[in-house]
Amino acid sequence: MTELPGRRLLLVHAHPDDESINNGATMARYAAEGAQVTLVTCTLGERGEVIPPELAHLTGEALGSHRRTELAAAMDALGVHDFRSLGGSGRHQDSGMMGLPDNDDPRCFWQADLDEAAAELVGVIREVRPQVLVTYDPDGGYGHPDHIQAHRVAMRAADLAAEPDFRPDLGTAWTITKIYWNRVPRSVAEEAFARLKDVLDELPFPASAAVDDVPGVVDDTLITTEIDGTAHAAAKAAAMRAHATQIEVVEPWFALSNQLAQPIFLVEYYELVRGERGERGGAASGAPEADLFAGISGTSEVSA
Ligand SMILES: CC(=O)N[C@H]1[C@@H](O[C@@H]2[C@H](O)[C@H](O)[C@@H](O)[C@H](O)[C@H]2O)O[C@H](CO)[C@@H](O)[C@@H]1O
Ligand SMILES: [Zn+2]
Repeated sequence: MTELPGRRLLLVHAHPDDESINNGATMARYAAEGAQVTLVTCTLGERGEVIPPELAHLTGEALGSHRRTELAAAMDALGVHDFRSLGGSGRHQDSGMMGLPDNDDPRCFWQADLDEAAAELVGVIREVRPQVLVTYDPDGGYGHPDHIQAHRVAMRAADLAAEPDFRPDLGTAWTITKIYWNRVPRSVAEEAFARLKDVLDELPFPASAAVDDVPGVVDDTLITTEIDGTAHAAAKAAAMRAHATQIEVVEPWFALSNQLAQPIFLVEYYELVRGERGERGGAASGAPEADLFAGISGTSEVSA
């Protein structure tokens, strides 16, 4: 077996753009530190709206193909070299927003069989052997069917990958040590939107989003981990800009096709939902972790 990098991080997302919005600074930081960063994206975003008028003709599989090129450019900006489509490119299609007839398309991710889709991810988990998995909370951050399904598939695959009797043809069983959900502490979101309010009339966006429009906003007490990606601000902004069909960036703000301004977070927040916290300043400190690999033996940066 070839020598694997000491630290291996797996992220599971629904569409091209989610990874940069939610975890761009984290991905850039760990890639820069020499960790292996693997992204699995579950759809190609074939049902997305398109911002630039000159690209408005792109729909369906043509849009999906274009968004895959946007994803490749975003990964280049973040220094991430391992990025994959769940089950292969185009295997699961974008399901559209919750409640739309699109959700009933048999080709869409929302209609995928959970265990079949999870088995596709088990193969990646047993190959990459990540110590850390990052995905969405059960609501997918904001209730989009592909986000909800990405959560379900990621959590199910983490369980199945650890079972030696499950599909040995997919590789040797592997247990992921720590699992995190993407979160934003409410106090941080409120403070950022207060700053946005002061400058909104200087921005090209007609209105501001609301705090609760931000996926994964929760009470501060649920936050276990803060990853400071301030040093990677330019990389995150470049990655978000690469998703030009979906995102407009006017640093340190951005807007999706709904034209509602929202903040770019350079400290990215997480809730540890499986595994033990590695405490910064010792167990008594109660301070949030500052490293997703904290407390995992053999993964300190020095040993990477
Ligand atoms: C960030 C994200 O998950 N984007 C999804 C989402 O796109 C939104 C959707 O088109 C909505 O109608 C717009 O108002 C909003 O501005 C968009 O961000 O859903 C798309 C369709 O499933 C998906 O392709 C896109 O990646
Ligand atoms: Zn998405």
